Amino acid sequence: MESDTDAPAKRALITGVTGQDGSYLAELLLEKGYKVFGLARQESWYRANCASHLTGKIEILFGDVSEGIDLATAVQDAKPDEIYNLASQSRPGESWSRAPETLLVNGLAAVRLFEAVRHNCPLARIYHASSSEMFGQTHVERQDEHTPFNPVNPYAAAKVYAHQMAGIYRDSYNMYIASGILFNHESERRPLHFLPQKVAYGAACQALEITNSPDRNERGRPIVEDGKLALGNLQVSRDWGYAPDFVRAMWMILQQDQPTDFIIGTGLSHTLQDLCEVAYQSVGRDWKKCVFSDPVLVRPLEPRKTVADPTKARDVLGWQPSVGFEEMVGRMVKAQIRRLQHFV
Ligand SMILES: C[C@H]1O[C@H](OP(=O)(O)OP(=O)(O)OC[C@H]2O[C@@H](n3cnc4c(=O)[nH]c(N)nc43)[C@H](O)[C@@H]2O)[C@@H](O)[C@@H](O)C1=O
Repeated sequence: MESDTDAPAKRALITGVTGQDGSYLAELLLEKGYKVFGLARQESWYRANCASHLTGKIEILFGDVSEGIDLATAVQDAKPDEIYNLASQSRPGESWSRAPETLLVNGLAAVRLFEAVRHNCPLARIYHASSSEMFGQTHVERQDEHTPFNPVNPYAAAKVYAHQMAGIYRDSYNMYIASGILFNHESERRPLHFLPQKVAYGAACQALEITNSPDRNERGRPIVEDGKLALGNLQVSRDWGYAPDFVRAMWMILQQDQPTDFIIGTGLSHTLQDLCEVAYQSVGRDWKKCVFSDPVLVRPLEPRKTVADPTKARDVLGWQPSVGFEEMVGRMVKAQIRRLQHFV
C-alpha cells in the first residue's frame, strides 16, 4: 500500500492568485505540500502583486477568467484536484461604473469555469468565492446560510447569480462545488482603496506627520490631504475578519465529504467609528480631528450593517478566527507605518 508520503502531491488551481486572498491561499497550500497553479492575466502578474514573492514556487498559467477557452486550457494544464475560484472585480463601490465588466467577471466567468471543469476534469472540487454583499439591505440581524439575498449593487447581483449557478451545477451535474459566503476580511496586503486599509494608512500618516500623502484616493486626491482623511458613509458597521483565517476556511470547506455552502465571518460587527478609534488610538491620535465624510465618496445604496452567524462553520468545519479586530487593525497600521517611513 502506498504510504501518505509516497502519495502524489495534490494539485490546486487558484484564479485570482495575485490578490490578497489568492496569495495567502497559495502560501497555505504550499505549506500543505500542494502543487499550486495560479491563473492570472499577464498584466496582473508582471506588475508587483500580492503573490510576487511566490515566483518560482507556484506555476503561473496566463489567461483571463472571462474567456472560456483560457479556463478550459488552464484546467487541462493544471489537472487540479481542487480549484479555488477567487477572481473577481472586488470593489462593490466601483461596480456601478463598471456594471457590465462586473457581471462578466463576477457572474458569467464562474459559469464558464464550471463548464470548463464539467467537460475537462469533472471530479475536481471547486471552491467558489461568494460574498456577504449578497445579503444587501437585509432585515435579518445575523446572516446565515438561509438568509435571503437582497443585493443592492451590480457587484452583489453578479455574485448572487454565480452563487446560485454554483448550486445549480452542483445539483444538476453532481459536481463538487461549494461556496464560502465571506464577510469582509482584511490584512496588511489589502489594497488602499478598501476602508480598513485606508484608515490604517490615515493613522500611519498621522504617526509620521505626513499631511499630504503620496498615495491617492478614489477621487485622485491625496488619501490624506491637509492632514485629513476623507471617507464616505460614516454610519456603516461591518463584520471584519482577518484574511489568512478566511483562506484557511476555504481549504477546510473543500475537505468535507459533501459540498455545501458556508458562512465565514467572525460573528462580531464593528462600526466605522470603532475602526477609526482603534486605528488612530494605536498611534495616540483622536480620529475625530483627522477624519471627515466627503459626500462624493458615499455609495448610492449599500448594506448598513453586516454580522455573520458562523455557527455552521464552527460546528461542521471546526473553524474559528484566530486574530481579533483590534489586533488586525494594529497590524495594518504598523505595516503602513513601515511602508510610509521612506517618504518622511
Ligand atoms: C464583503 C465585501 O467586502 C469588500 O467590499 P466592501 O464592503 O465594499 O469593502 P470596503 O472596505 O470598500 O467598504 C466597507 C464599507 O465602508 C464604507 N466606506 C465608508 N467610507 C469609505 C471609503 O472612503 N472608502 C471605502 N472603500 N469604503 C468606505 C463602504 O461604503 C462600505 O460600507 C470586498 O472584499 C468585496 O469583494 C466583498 O465581497
